[in-house]
Amino acid sequence: MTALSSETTSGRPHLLTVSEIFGPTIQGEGPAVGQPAVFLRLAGCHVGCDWCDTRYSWDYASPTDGGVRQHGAAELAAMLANIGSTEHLLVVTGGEPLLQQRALLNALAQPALVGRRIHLETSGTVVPLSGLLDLFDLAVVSPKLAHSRVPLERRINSEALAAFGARDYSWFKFVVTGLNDFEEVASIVSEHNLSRVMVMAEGTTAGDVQERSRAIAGPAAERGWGVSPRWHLDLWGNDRGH
Ligand SMILES: Nc1nc2[nH]cc(C(=O)O)c2c(=O)[nH]1
Ligand code: SF4
Ligand SMILES: [Mg+2]
Repeated sequence: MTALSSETTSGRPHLLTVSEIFGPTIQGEGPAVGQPAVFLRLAGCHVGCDWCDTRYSWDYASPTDGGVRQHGAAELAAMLANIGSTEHLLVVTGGEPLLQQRALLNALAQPALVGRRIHLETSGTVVPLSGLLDLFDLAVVSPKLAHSRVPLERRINSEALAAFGARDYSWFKFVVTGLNDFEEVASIVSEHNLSRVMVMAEGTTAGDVQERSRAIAGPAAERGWGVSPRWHLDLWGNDRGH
């Protein structure tokens, strides 16, 4: 496993290690679902969830790894600006994008990206720089539950959750296998005083996600939680690049 990214492992922290750039497509998850978007998927993740759906972004020995590339900030910003228009969200995901947050801040602040609406998808395990948080219009923070089989200290970071919770644009999205996970979600929500919570069914096929979503939607609504689809699975299946 090559879990760490350039910011922590190489002497060239100004470069971003990129898994893939794709779009235009449709945001398939979270509170911005349905919006036109381009995606920047940064490589590297130190969490290592058992059921990770983008293992290729950090496990470079994975059979579906398409190879990672390194780009400077200005070059990357120009590439992103050339995909789509200011009508498209720029969704930064991973892997865990905040492993490269200094280089990311530099790239997102480039003149080529002025005026873009930028959304973040993160595991909430890295304390974010406040200058970086200022650049986002939405953050979807997904703390992992015990079924990820990741030790608690590697999947829950109180300081990071508090920093995101202090921004009104943050949503906390928990991947669940079913109702059996709800008490664990509720205890994290209350311990860290989180609001704007949603749950999303784990699964890599549209059928599995739909079946699980049907089981959790009513009880989630009762608790004041949203339910996220994984709509790109319905539209395009589990292929990379959408
Ligand atoms: N269409 C589409 N929407 C997404 N929302 C979150 C994604 C992710 O992989 O983080 C994702 C993705 O990979 N594709
Ligand atoms: S935190 Fe996200 S990218 Fe990292 S292993 Fe878990 S699901 Fe995969
Ligand atoms: Mg994902």
